[in-house]
Amino acid sequence: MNDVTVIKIGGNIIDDPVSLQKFLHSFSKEKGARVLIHGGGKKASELSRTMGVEPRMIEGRRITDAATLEIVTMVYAGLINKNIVAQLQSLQVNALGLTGADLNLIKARKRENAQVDYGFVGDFVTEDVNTGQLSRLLENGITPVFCALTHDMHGSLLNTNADSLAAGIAIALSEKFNVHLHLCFEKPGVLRDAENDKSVILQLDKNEYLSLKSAGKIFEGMIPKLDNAFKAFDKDVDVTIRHALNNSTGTKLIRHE
Ligand SMILES: Nc1ncnc2c1ncn2[C@@H]1O[C@H](COP(=O)(O)OP(=O)(O)O)[C@@H](O)[C@H]1O
Ligand SMILES: CC(=O)N[C@@H](CCC(=O)OP(=O)(O)O)C(=O)O
Repeated sequence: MNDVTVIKIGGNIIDDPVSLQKFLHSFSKEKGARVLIHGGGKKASELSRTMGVEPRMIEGRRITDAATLEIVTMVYAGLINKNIVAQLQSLQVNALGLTGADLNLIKARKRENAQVDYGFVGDFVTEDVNTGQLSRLLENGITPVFCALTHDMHGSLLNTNADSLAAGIAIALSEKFNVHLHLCFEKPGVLRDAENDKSVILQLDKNEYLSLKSAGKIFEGMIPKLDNAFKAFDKDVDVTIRHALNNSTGTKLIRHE
């Protein structure tokens, strides 16, 4: 079985042009087939405010009304995605910028939640990923670059959290490939003390995650990130959570001994 590396980068790296360029340079040197998924929530919130639409987040998920969907489409599928693709092309990576609507690669369903109306936010399952098309792109030496948008097959784009998208793509590809998922951000990994960059947990199992979470040591965006990470790990994806600019260390998910 061939290897595929699925890498996700978050908003803090995307927002810093020097870090982004360094990350893309090291991404261009990775061997073998790769898929890049990018977020951009920070930039979307900034633009939203300048357009007079106050961003609303619940448990790390953006409430996406019609105006917000327009903004995230401009920011994720346009500004960020096309700039990343252009930079990768300059590094001789044959990148193709995508939403889930392109080639019907990822269809999703609008999230139904009795308590909260998330608006145009989509969730998907493994069968919703067009693994055949995605594999063909990889087999043709193309590097897919996904932004955090899926579609509902009725003509609407849906906003999908980038960590969920990365884990979902990794799980779908794991049926055909040996998949390595790297969730990259601006810290060196999952930290025992979020204020201390030297406290990286090199190996994390589910029990330790749950106890650090109940002790309040893991919080905010790290909770949905790790929930997604363990979902992929449970499907035999090799998962690392690491700094975007350091691919030699980070937190590896492991099974409980
Ligand atoms: N134990 C922890 N270790 C590292 N980061 C943590 C931890 N607990 C909470 N965090 C927070 O989670 C954030 C990462 O989640 P998020 O902002 O959603 O990432 P992304 O940049 O990928 O969007 C970190 O910037 C940090 O503030
Ligand atoms: C539904 C939902 O919350 N979608 C996310 C998608 C972008 C994202 O995940 O960006 P980061 O990885 O940079 O946080 C949002 O709009 O913020």
